[in-house]
Amino acid sequence: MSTPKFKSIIALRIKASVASESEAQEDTLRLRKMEDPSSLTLATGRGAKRREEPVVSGLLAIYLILKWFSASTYKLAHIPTIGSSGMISSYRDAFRFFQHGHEMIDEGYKKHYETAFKVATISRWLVIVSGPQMHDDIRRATDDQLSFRDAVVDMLQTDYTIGPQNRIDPYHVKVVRAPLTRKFGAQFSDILDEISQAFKDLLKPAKENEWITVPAFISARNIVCRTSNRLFVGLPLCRDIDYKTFNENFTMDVVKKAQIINTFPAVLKPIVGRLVTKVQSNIRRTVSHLGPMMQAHLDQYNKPKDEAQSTNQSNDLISWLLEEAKESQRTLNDLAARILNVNFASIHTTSMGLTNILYDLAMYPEYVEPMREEVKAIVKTEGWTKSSIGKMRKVDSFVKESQRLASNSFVTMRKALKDFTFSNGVTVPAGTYLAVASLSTHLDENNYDNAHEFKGFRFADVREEEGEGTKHQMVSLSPDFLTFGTGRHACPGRFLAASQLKATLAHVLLNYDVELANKDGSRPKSIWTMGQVAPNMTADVKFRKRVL
Ligand code: HEM
Repeated sequence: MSTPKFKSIIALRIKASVASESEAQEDTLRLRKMEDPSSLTLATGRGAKRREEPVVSGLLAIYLILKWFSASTYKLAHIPTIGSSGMISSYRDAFRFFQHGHEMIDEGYKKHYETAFKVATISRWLVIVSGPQMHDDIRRATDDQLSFRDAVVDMLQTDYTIGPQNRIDPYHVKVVRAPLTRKFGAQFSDILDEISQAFKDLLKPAKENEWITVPAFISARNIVCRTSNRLFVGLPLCRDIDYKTFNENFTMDVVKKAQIINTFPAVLKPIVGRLVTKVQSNIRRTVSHLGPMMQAHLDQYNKPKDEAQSTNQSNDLISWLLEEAKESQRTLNDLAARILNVNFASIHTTSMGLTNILYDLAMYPEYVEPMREEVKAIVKTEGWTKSSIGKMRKVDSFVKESQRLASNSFVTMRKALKDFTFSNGVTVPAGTYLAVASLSTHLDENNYDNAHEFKGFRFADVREEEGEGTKHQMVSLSPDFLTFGTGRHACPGRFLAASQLKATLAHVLLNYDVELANKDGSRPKSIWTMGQVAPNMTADVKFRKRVL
C-alpha cells in the first residue's frame, strides 16, 4: 500500500472514531472502498490515470522547451564558451570560475580575440569582448543600450548591500565627476598633511636606522581611508577609530554579501538580501558620526542666499553633495548614504593600488633613486601642490605600471537593455552581461613590449617623445589601458586616486626606505576571486626612516 493512501486510511479511522454517527457511516463506507483493492481501481480509474500521464508529461516537456528557448543559455548559443555550455555541466565551470576565472578569461581572449566569448558564473553568463573596436562600441553605446547602472545594481546587489540610491538617482557620481575633481586641488595641503601624519602614527617609535615591520594592506587601507576622509569630512572625523574602521570594512562587507545574494535565484534574492545585510543600520551608524556636521551644513544651506554665501566656508563632500541634491534628498539619511557610497567606491580600490605600489617599490629598488631625484627637484622649485605632483612623470609612470600589471581580468561591466550588435556583427540579446578583458589586454605583446615585465618608466619614456606628453599619463583612458574602465562611466574618481597615490609614493620616497618582510624576497602572491584580483592582504612590508 502506498504511503499517502496509508495515511488517508489512518486519518479516516481516527475521524470515524470521534465523528457523529452519520458522518461515521459515510467515512466507514469510504474506508471500506479504499481498503478494497478492486474498488480502488474503480474509484480512481487506473485507465484515467494512464490517460492523464501523457498530458502531464507533455505539459512539462512544453514548459521545459519554452524555458530553454527563453533561457540565456539558448539565446547566447552562438557565442563560444570557455568550458561547458550544458545547462547542468556549466555549473561545474561556474565553480571553476571562482578561483580560475582569470585563467578562463585569458584563454578566451587568446582564442577569440576581437570577438566575444562567454563564461559561466554561478548566477549568470558573462560575455567578454576584446579588441579596440569592440571597446569603442561599448564606449559609444548609450545607457539605454548598455547600462552600467543595471549591471552594478545586479552584480553588487546594491539595493540590499548599499542602498537604493545607486539605482534611483546616483547624483553622488556627478559630484565626484565635477565638484570633487575640480575642487580637491584647493584642499591638497590637507591631503598631504594627512599622508604625513598617517605615516608618523603608523611608524611611531621609529629610531634612526631601525626597520619597522607593518602589514602592507591594512596599513595602506588605513592611510587611504584617513587621507580620503580628510577631504570628504575633514578633521577630527577622518582620524576617528570607529568611523574609520566602519568605512574600511564596509566595502569588503558589500562585496562578500553581494556574492552570497548572487548565488540565490531571482525570487529569493529579496529575502536573502534582507536577511544577510543591514543597510539601515549602516546609514544610522554613519549618521551617528556625521549627524551634527551634516546638520550644520543643512542649516547653512537653508539660510537666505546672500547670508549663506557670505558665511559659507566649507569645501567638503557634504557641501558639494548639497549643491547637487534635490530638495527631497537634503536629509541626514540620504546624505549619509551618499557619503557611504563614495567611500565604498574610493577606499578599497585606492588601498589595493597603494599596497601594490609598496610591493613593487620593494621588489624593484632600481627605480627608487631616479624617482627620488625627480621628486626632490620638482618640490624644490614648485613646492608640494597638486600641480607639482602632476609634473612627476616618473612617479606617474611607476604607479601606472603597477596598476597595469595588477589589473582585474575584466572591467567595464554593462547589461544590455536591448539586443546589441557590435560593429563586427556580433549580437548579444537584451539581458546579457558584458565586460572587456582588461588584464589580457594589458599583457598583450601587441600592446606592450615585454608585456609581462615590470618596467617602471615604460610610460615616462614614451611621454618624452614628440606629441606624447599627456596621452600616456595615468589618468588617460585608452583601449589598451583599462584600469579605470572606458567611456562615459569610466572612473570619475581617477584624478583624485592618481594624485593621492602619487603624493603618497612621493612622500615615501623622500622619507623612507621600503623592503619586503618575507624571507625569500618574492612578491607576495595576489588573490584571485571570480576574475577580480586583490593584492596579498596578509604580507608585511618594512619601513626605515631615512636620514635627511
Ligand atoms: C585606484 C583607484 C581606483 C580604481 C582602479 C577605480 C576603478 C574604477 C572602475 C574600473 C570603474 C568602472 C568603470 C567602467 O565600468 O567603465 C569605476 C567607477 C567608479 N569609480 Fe572608481 N576607481 C578608483 C578610485 C576611485 C575613487 C577615489 C573614487 C571616488 C572619489 C571613485 C569613484 C567611482 C565612481 C563613483 C564610479 C562609478 C561611475 C559611474 O557610475 O559612472 N573611484 N572605478
